Amino acid sequence: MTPSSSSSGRGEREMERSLLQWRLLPLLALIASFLSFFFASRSFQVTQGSKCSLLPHDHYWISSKRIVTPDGLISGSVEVNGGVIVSVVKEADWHKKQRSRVKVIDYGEAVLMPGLVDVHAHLDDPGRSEWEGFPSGTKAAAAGGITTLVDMPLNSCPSTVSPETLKLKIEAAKKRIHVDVGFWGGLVPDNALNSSALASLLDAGVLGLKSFMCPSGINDFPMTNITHIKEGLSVLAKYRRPLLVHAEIEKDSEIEDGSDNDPRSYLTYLKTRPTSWEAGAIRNLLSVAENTRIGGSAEGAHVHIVHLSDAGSSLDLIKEAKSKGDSVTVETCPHYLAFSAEEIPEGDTRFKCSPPIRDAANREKLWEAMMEGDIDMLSSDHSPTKPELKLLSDGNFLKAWGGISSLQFVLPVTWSYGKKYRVTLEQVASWWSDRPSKLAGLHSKGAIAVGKHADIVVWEPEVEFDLDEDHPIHFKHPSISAYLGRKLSGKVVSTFVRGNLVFGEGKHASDACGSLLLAT
Ligand SMILES: NC(=O)NC(NC(N)=O)C(=O)[O-]
Ligand SMILES: [Zn+2]
Ligand SMILES: [Zn+2]
Repeated sequence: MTPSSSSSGRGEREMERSLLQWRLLPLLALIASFLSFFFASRSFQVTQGSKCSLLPHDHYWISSKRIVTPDGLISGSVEVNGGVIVSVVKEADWHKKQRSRVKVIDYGEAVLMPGLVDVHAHLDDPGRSEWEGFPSGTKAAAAGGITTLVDMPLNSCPSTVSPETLKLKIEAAKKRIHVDVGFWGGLVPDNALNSSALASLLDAGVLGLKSFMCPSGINDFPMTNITHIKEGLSVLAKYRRPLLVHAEIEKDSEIEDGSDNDPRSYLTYLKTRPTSWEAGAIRNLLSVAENTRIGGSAEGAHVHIVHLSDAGSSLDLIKEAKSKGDSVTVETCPHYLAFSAEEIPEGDTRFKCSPPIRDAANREKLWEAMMEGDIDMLSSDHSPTKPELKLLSDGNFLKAWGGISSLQFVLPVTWSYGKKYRVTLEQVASWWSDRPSKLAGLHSKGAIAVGKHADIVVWEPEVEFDLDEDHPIHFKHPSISAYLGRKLSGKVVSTFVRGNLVFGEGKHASDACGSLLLAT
């Protein structure tokens, strides 16, 4: 019996064990499903197959010891989810629980700043893409920490002056932009006195209008007079959008006929566009800008003076208009802050632009105005052309095409030349992100703050580099850039556009996934 009983005992034990296994099965399944959920949630919401970003995550934290926020510089972390900033936390308040589930990218001492918003760039596409084009221009922007760019209505062909021509821009930009891009429309004699034509251009989505008070050099972009501008402002008032103005007005040249001024000397060119051209245009412009005051006939419209060069009477006029309550702002560009007329080499037409770069004393006053807050913001005025038109071998300043190529370098240039004046990171963010985003009505841009687009530049202000032939430059014609050969400080490490890492470690994401920014 014993053996049989023992055999039956063994059978019972086996039965018990298998019953136990069956009973354990649901528990095991529960544990298995818990584990798989845990690991899935730790897989950082991987964005499958996206080529828009060098980072395979949609939800992540970025940490740094130096984050520029509207409340000042903090050490902490920024949480990005679905392209938007969902939290900004100081280091001391950043709990383990918050970071356990998602990827953390720690940038250490590198600075996290809102991406730059460049409200003045000519990408020349469609029609003159041999000058620049959306792909190369926006790649250069991304490599330079610019996350939003507003394209000028001229130098492309045709100019952006109607809903139809805006449509051509939109078509040319689609799937070819590496950062977000909006458009200014042109205020030209053809549409300026026709309020329904202007309304249809604004309805089509331009962020505002741009006009010239002197010849633009582009045939289908003629200059406007003060009546055109006044009428334009009354339409813009209804849309609460700005008018950007190239403020120079042709007056008698200071070069007398028959004088033997050398066209290869920059000073000769300077004399052809004296400060009185800028001051004259600004005085004229401000005579109608006063309508933008509260209670004025163009209340709601705004006048923005582009690329101010003259820090003398032109700036005084602007300050006075502001003090009276006119809705007026002004930008200058890095080249006016970096260069001076005295140092421009003979025949070096890379430095030709309008208005011209003035003397070192004027540059000093421009910096003063930046530091005092009298100049509101910066823009690149990246205005390239094909090298042939710069007439580099001839060096004739009077005949060469005007415009400076700078798009990729504006951040290090601002920082490098601003050091002497003790420019702060907060000022750089104000000049390059906060103020320009407000000008363009892009309220989801311009700050590292909850609810804003995750448009972020990570950069190392202390890192120096030589802008020589070995430096990778992404805009189309590096040879015409006046910055070549300079030593700069401030290296862009990473650029995020709506949470996509579009540029990092010297590489771009393979797909161009920038968004078009159309006003509604
Ligand atoms: N047609 C242009 O691109 N003009 C530009 N040229 C410069 N700035 O030299 C400008 O913004 O005025
Ligand atoms: Zn201009
Ligand atoms: Zn321009």
